[in-house]
Amino acid sequence: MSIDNHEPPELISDYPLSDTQLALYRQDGHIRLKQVMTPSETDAYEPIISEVVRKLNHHDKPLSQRDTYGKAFIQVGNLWTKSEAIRRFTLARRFAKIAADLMGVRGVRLYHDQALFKEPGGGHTPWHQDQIYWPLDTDQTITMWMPLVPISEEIGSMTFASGTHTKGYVSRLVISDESHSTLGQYIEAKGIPQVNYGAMAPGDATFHAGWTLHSAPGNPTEHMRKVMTVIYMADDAKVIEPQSNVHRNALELSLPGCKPGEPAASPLNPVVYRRED
Ligand SMILES: O=C(O)CCC(=O)C(=O)O
Ligand SMILES: [Fe+2]
Repeated sequence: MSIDNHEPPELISDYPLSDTQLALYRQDGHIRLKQVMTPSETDAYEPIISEVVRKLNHHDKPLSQRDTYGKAFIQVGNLWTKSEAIRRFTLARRFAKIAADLMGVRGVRLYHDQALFKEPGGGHTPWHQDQIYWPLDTDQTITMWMPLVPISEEIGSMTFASGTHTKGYVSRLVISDESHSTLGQYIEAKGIPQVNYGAMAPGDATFHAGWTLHSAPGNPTEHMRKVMTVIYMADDAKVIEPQSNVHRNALELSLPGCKPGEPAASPLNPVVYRRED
């Protein structure tokens, strides 16, 4: 299915990272990078992504009738399979090379993309670790989180608990009020440093590792907080035996047809970047 025929710019050019940036990511499990897309590139993609999210938004209840997860965002996944233009974004070499460079791996496959639009009045995103959802045998996973509109200080971007990417499972709780309090208490009790990058410009991005604990504040403004994310894994990642229902769901949705022990390489997981040498 293709929802549109626009041809937004190709995102091929390199975004060079310094040794300091690579070291910071590896130490903390998160980093903020400025202008990963230029203002004109962001201007081209924002309306296209917004339109597809508007068409595919599945929420049919007002905010007040949703649970904490439902209040946190409009969530639409695998947008790249619905639109040729978004395919260009999600499979962009520039983003994938940043992901490979930060993780220090030879190449990366797409795990999936998802839009996370926090509505005006939308709730906070509880503390969680993304990787509890993913039936993968590797720690080399990373999410690019990119606002398509200005994120004011008032809305705020994500808060990361530095260094938690090395800890594996802190808890198996899915995103919920319970995960928020349990993981919040864990972070406080251990005195783990928390970093919030505050206001962000459209086209800036944070990258965080699959195990890094993170949360985000609610949206007290009148404006939709439009964020697009792309999740990558090392190109040699394999699927593990599902350990939970969320693993089973993820296997079906993001790794269709893949069997435990096999490469995580379904048609939904193309190699998006691989070094030549
Ligand atoms: O956008 C948010 O509020 C949370 C996003 C998130 O948890 C993620 O990208 O892993
Ligand atoms: Fe997350």
